[in-house]
Amino acid sequence: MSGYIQEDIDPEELAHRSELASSIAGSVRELIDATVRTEVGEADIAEARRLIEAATEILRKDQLPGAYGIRFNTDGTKRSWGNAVLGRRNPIAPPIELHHGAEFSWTEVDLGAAYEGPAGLVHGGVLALILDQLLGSTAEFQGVPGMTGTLNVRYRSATPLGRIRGEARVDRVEGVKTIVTGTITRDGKVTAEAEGIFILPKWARGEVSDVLRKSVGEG
Ligand SMILES: CCCCCCCCCCCC(=O)SCCNC(=O)CCNC(=O)[C@H](O)C(C)(C)COP(=O)(O)OP(=O)(O)OC[C@H]1O[C@@H](n2cnc3c(N)ncnc32)[C@H](O)[C@@H]1OP(=O)(O)O
Repeated sequence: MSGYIQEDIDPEELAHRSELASSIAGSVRELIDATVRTEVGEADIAEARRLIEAATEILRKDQLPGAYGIRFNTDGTKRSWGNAVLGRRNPIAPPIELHHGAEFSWTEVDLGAAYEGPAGLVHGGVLALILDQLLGSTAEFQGVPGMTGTLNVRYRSATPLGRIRGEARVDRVEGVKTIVTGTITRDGKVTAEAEGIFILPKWARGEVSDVLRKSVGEG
């Protein structure tokens, strides 16, 4: 499967590149929030556009031919820096960091104005996006990875914008299928519940799966 790339980088250099990636993504995330919430007038908008377009031109000086893909170091570490949920190069991604424990995985993240659906509330698709990655990464961390086959989300009550917590655990494994359950809570109250079926696809059931199983994820 293309897009899985072996790319060894010295750990010190990698840490440096990781920091650079996070810093620019953070700046662009700020820009997104500022854009959603700005009330400035036409002249300021024009000036801001000029500066943004100049910044885009600088970044375009040297670009990958396409998406970032998933990159592996020989030590087994893995980089998904373009990932839409946790990619550290990706300002579209909510600023999510996943934590994995023996029993369950979790994340806590602040969802601001850029993630709004109904007025003042988190968009349901954003919650599904976060749950998909959280549940999928939980399966992966437990050594039973797969692509999302089915994701069911039950929105029990509205989720106000602000700090949310996601939690997930592997419920059971049935052959190539891993069933993972999870929740989103806001102020200690469960607002959404999910169950996902993650399936190790045919193309990954041989040698590739050994690499995927051993790899440690990093967004
Ligand atoms: C690589 C690691 C990445 C690791 C990635 C880790 C990060 C995860 C987080 C990101 C998650 C994503 O966004 S993933 C992107 C969104 N998802 C996708 O694009 C998936 C698209 N669909 C597919 O590629 C395929 O349909 C698969 C992989 C889901 C299944 O195809 P397959 O590999 O040919 O499976 P197959 O042998 O036919 O079926 C195996 C078993 O699963 C059941 N089954 C098949 N499809 C489904 C289904 N949609 N929902 C429920 N169950 C299903 C079958 O009945 C069978 O059950 P039985 O007879 O054995 O009982």
